[in-house]
Amino acid sequence: MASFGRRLHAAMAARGQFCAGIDPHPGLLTAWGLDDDAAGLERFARTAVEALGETVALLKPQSAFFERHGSRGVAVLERVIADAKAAGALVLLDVKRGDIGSTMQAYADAYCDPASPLCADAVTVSPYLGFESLRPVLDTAAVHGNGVFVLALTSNPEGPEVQHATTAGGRTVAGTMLAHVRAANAAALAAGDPLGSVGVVVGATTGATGEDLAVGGPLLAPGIGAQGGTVEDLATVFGAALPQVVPAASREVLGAGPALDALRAAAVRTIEDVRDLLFRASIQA
Ligand SMILES: O=c1ccn([C@@H]2O[C@H](COP(=O)(O)O)[C@@H](O)[C@H]2O)c(=O)[nH]1
Repeated sequence: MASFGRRLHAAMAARGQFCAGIDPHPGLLTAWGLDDDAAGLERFARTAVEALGETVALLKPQSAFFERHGSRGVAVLERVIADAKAAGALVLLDVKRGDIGSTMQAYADAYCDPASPLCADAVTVSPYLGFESLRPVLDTAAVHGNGVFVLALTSNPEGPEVQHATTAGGRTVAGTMLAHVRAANAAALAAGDPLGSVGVVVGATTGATGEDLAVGGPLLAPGIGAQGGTVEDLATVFGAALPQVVPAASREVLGAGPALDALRAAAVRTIEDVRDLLFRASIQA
């Protein structure tokens, strides 16, 4: 299996730079005329995959909205992962796990080992128990050609309290995580991969970060739409790193449903806006 970085690079070239989130909020289920139960969840999530799976580079189911329906919800999540892969999208499971290293191995077995029905193409993790606590996930993902996205500068307004803090080494906490990710991608880039398999999460809402975002891997940028971020904001946040950015939106796209063509059109609009931004940035450079 080619590395996640290689596969994502090819998917972004073929389908554009966009990640559609699958976040079955109770309010969205209601808006789609569905009940807030496991059957409604299944209908919602499978409709989203049918509408978007053949169009977007990356689909990002948010695990929490499946877990809130208990074991039946997790079974739906397993089905979503399988169906999204079959439709040709890469799947990023948004679970933001972070724990001591020995427990991280169990999370790695769950999310990064193809023997598990919850194995996606990539998974989100939180490094705030220390970057090296993520080692089991990083190593297991690498063995199986999977990817990992590490939280760096999140899109929520509470993030800076932790992420902008200065460490004893003089870097910010976020800058420290970015440096770890840069180091984690160095060997893959030296071996000729166009993109490393370890990405970071940097919100589209953060404004200019003052950090070096050239980490060699993909930059997931949630916060477009419902959280107030725009495609135009990406130029300010990412600057020269724009070609590595995968903007993400969930409610902004899902709110257009449940009609398949309306969901697809909402995603395609963002993909085209991002393509236009990249074109304008390339001629200014
Ligand atoms: O910094 C972060 C990291 C992850 N997220 C997740 O992305 C989606 C955003 O949903 P919207 O409806 O587009 O606001 C959601 O699953 C978050 O958990 C994030 O928003 N910010």
